[in-house]
Amino acid sequence: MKITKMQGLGNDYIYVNCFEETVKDPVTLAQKISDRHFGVGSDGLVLIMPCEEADFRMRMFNADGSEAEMCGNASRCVAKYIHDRGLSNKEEISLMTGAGIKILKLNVKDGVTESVRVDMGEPELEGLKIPVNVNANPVIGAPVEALGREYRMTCVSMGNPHAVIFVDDADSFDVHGVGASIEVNPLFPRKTNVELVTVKDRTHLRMRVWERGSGETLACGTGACATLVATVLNGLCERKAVLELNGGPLTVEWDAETNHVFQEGPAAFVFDTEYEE
Ligand SMILES: N[C@@H](CCC[C@H](N)C(=O)O)C(=O)O
Repeated sequence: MKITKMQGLGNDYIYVNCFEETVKDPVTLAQKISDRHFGVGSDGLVLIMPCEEADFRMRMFNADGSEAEMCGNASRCVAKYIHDRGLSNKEEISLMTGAGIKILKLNVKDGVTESVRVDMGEPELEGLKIPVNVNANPVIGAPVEALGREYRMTCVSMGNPHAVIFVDDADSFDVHGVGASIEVNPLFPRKTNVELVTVKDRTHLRMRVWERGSGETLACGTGACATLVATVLNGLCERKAVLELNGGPLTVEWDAETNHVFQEGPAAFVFDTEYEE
């Protein structure tokens, strides 16, 4: 099977062009291929597929094989893949995801994709729809327990669930212990992604992420969007800010007029290869 590794801010996935390849069991393939010792090594698997309702369809699977509704970094990489492989010459592409249709806008200079801007749609703030078992809208400062301590979380769905926790120093925080514990907290019927965030100033946020199904990654696009929304809801930042992720900066904006969240950042090829299942 022909496969391509790509990364967006170090959030790396294996991409399969399903116009040419057939993936019978994406759950097992995601688990095997993502393994950094026995497989290729990635945060998961992304399938680029035909679609009737939009230009293309994306399905994404975390490293543990669980399917996620949406992936912000992968959506930028899919845009670059489609453009660079000539699957479409549109500079604005509609992409069907498990969280509905997203619009990808390529910023191409001299034939090179410099960045991709994604309209991530409206955030979901109603607790039971995120879903988190907290009957509030929005869910701000809700208590959650991890490793014998109580934390306060703001919950946001960008199609997938996120619990955002403000901490004094995200860099020294126990993301692995606390993240892994909150991911599977029974408050979250579909588990959750966890963002640990330090507000640097009103336009700069430091964020580390524990991703549902993949563990700590270098970046999470939906997580960055959820974090910006959560930080605005807490009155701690402007509606546009730079999120400093382990893998680099991502600009996120929550537009007051449309209520849509936009993220803009890089997408890069790593390599093409062939994989024997
Ligand atoms: N890294 C992604 C999110 C991938 C899915 C997530 N782990 C989930 O299960 O919801 C991003 O860039 O958004």
